[in-house]
Amino acid sequence: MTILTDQPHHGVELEEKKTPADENELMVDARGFVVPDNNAFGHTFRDYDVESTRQKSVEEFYRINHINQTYDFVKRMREEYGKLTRVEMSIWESCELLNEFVDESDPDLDEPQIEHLLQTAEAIRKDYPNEDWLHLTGLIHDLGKVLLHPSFGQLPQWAVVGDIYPVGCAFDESIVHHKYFKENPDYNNPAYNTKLGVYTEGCGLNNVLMSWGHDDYLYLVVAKENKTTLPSAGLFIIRYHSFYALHNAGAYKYLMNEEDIENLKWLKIFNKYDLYSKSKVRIDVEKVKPYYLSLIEKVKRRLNFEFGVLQVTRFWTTKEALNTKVSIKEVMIRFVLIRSLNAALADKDSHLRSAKCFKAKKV
Ligand SMILES: O[C@H]1[C@H](O)[C@@H](O)[C@H](O)[C@@H](O)[C@H]1O
Ligand SMILES: [Fe+2]
Ligand SMILES: [Fe+2]
Repeated sequence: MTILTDQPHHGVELEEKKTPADENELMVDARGFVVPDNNAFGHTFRDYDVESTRQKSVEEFYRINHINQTYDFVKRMREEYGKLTRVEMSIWESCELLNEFVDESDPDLDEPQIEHLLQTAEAIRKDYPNEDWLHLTGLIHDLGKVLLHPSFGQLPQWAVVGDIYPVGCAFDESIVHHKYFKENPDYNNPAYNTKLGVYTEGCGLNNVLMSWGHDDYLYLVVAKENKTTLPSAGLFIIRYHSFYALHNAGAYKYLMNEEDIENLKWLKIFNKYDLYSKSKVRIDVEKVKPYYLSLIEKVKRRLNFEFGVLQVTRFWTTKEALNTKVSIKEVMIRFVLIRSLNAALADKDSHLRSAKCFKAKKV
């Protein structure tokens, strides 16, 4: 797929580079990012059935996830976490917070999550050097996993990571380890177990409740509290990058509206870097840190210029909102980048410009 832009000043051609894979590692050379044949364990990517050191624990993760992600649960979590306040943290601090977590749902990677953030962003940079909004999207896309940390309520893995899917309508068979939905109370609820369930055809994904986790949480942080001007495609990537049933298997398309269809093109591009950059080859954090800090600084300066003050993003945190008892843990975290990013993207001369400016078309 080739995506052409009709942005007059830039005229950039965004081309998805399909280089044949020849090595099982993150190749970052002049050829751009090379998709490896196998994951770090020598298996094909996203093979949930192949016998491997992670197979059993990943399956157990999805068993618990599928039983517990009900329509009511998601509603409750969204309401609680959607309050968004109390915690302040810089973007880099948030990345470092993820240093201690390994994603239990992931058959392809058992490295700390900060590695994954940088691997994703660096892989994007190789193929799209000028699209710094996409580098930033890569850097922050999984930051919602801070929900695993005590400061954010220490939610269990099943309520934070893994693929996501709509609740309130039938669970599509393409969802990983679909069989475990049989134990989900919604599975036998006639209000929620039909093709459309509580939704209408073409209602738009924005009106669809997705299983609760890091995607929607970060979306709420970015979009709600910050009234972000992050490109619609960037927000869409943050919010639906784990929705493999849609972007990989093509399920649930009938829930999408026009804007979703447009944004899905960017999500598919992003997915290549999110998935295939997973590797045992570690990124030299100290080496790449200056680039990302300079990006942060760049947008900070813009912010200060525009608003005169440094604004912050806030997270609400709940201690344990899994049952009806919700206690709120109050911690302040400065999360400056997203605010800054908003300002930068609002600036029409910024080259952290909106992907909305691009008209994507297939050629
Ligand atoms: O196991 C992974 C992981 O949790 C990712 O962060 C998510 O985006 C993927 O959808 C999922 O397969
Ligand atoms: Fe993710
Ligand atoms: Fe990711």
